[in-house]
Amino acid sequence: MRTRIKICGLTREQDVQAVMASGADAIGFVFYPKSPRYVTPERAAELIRTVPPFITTVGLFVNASPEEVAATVKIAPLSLIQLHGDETVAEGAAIAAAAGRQYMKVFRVKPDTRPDELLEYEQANRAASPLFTSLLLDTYVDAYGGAGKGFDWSLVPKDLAPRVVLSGGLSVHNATDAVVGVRPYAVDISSGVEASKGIKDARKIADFVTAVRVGDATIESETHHESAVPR
Ligand SMILES: O=C(O)c1ccccc1NCC(=O)[C@H](O)[C@H](O)COP(=O)(O)O
Repeated sequence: MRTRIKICGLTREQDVQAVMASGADAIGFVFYPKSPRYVTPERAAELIRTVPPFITTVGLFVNASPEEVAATVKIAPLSLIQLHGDETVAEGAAIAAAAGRQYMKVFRVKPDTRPDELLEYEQANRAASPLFTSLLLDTYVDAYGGAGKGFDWSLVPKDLAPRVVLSGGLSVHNATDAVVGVRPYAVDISSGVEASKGIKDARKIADFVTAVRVGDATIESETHHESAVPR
């Protein structure tokens, strides 16, 4: 299956166009005021006007209230929300219900995270709301996200991988290995395709997408090879 690709932290029209040209599936807007990639809901709405159909527009929030998220989606027509803070399982469900949107919940992976913690956390979120879609795995850092730091992918359980969005320190250099090694549903990148914080680089975006597709093709050829071997 084709790995879905989200490019996060867009602030400029030309970057939205670069993502569309690359064939990626989703774009993300950061509504966390302390982020260098922060956009207002009004600015996100302007950028979303330039997005063609069938592209997922994602709003990233950190510890925002249900009211703030609901007010944001009234201004910016987001397809999906990403809760990237310390929202509890119940708070995540309440935020999504208030906004009337499906959501992803981040799990910020630490070196001592246990694989079964990830599975349990996914199950708890899934049980809490029909609007929950997937876990997004990022690396734990003191500040919140977009830090370009990776985590130990071997912590991702094999049976969870096809449902997760893998992020944290991805780049053109490790994207193929991430896809082949983890086999996630999707990958998410921000700093790895930037010229500077909040400013994307069209060449890096295109190269990242190509590296993900090389991973997909590798899996495809391995699968064909395995099924062609006589038993
Ligand atoms: O991008 C930010 O500034 C940001 C701020 C607060 C929370 C999360 C943030 N970004 C997260 C992402 O952009 C992605 O979902 C993902 O973690 C990718 O990050 P990166 O390691 O930079 O590729």
